Amino acid sequence: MNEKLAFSQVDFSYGERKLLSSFDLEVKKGDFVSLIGPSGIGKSTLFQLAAGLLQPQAGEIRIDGVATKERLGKIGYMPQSDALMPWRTVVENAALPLEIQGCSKKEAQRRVREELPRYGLSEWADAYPHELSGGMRQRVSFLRALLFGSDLMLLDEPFSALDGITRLELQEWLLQMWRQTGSTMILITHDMDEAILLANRVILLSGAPITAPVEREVPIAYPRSTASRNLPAFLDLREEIWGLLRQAAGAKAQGGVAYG
Ligand SMILES: Nc1ncnc2c1ncn2[C@@H]1O[C@H](COP(=O)(O)OP(=O)(O)OP(=O)(O)O)[C@@H](O)[C@H]1O
Repeated sequence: MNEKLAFSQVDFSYGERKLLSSFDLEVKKGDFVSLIGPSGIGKSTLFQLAAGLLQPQAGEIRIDGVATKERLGKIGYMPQSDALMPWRTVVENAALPLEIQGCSKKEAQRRVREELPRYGLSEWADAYPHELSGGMRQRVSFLRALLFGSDLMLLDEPFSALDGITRLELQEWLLQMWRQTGSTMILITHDMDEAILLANRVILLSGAPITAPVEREVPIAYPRSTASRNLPAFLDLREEIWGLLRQAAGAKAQGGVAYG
């Protein structure tokens, strides 16, 4: 069984507004998948469904092959904002999932302190979120999400609020974390280069409601770095995906839906 997360024939609506119709998606163990699609199409809703914060009206969502409504504890969910608690230090914020899982406060904090060097945060263990840079806050948020459910990470535009250089640094850092942890990662991003650079598979969402997503494998070997963006295979794929997005935008303007 190689399946980590699957949506099978899922329908989901907010009231009259149908976002997903007979929607299928399969993410394999160890995949790094990027989800891209127009604003408002339902990407964050997909994550909330995967995390069990919402339930579908039809179809099933499986984790490790099991359809269950109790998905929250099985997933590390990193929302768009870092959502750190301002009154808790770095260690206290990151230790929260371990405490929720029943670890004593002392033990939880000891385990977090052990992790901090990998995150470049050793010297900031007792700092409060307002004392950190945006990139540091995102790393704390990532560590906290990883401690909630390290096998499957849902990252909702984690770097969108960061400056360009920090963003590039964190992209390379995230690739290293992915390789070290072996986690399955799903990333929502509006940044096409980021989507391709990080993922082994890019999934394009279109339509209202979304039905069949279009997928493209990224034919570039790991390890990758920001320099991988200059490879011909990268540029070709980016061009192809742009074409598909333009096509979908055109179809939407004419009341239809399609990727090639
Ligand atoms: N709780 C809610 N009740 C009703 N409608 C909602 C709710 N949450 C989101 N929506 C609507 O559902 C649609 C999809 O929202 P969602 O946030 O999933 O989109 P998205 O693709 O992640 O957007 P973006 O890229 O802008 O973050 C939007 O039109 C939004 O207004």
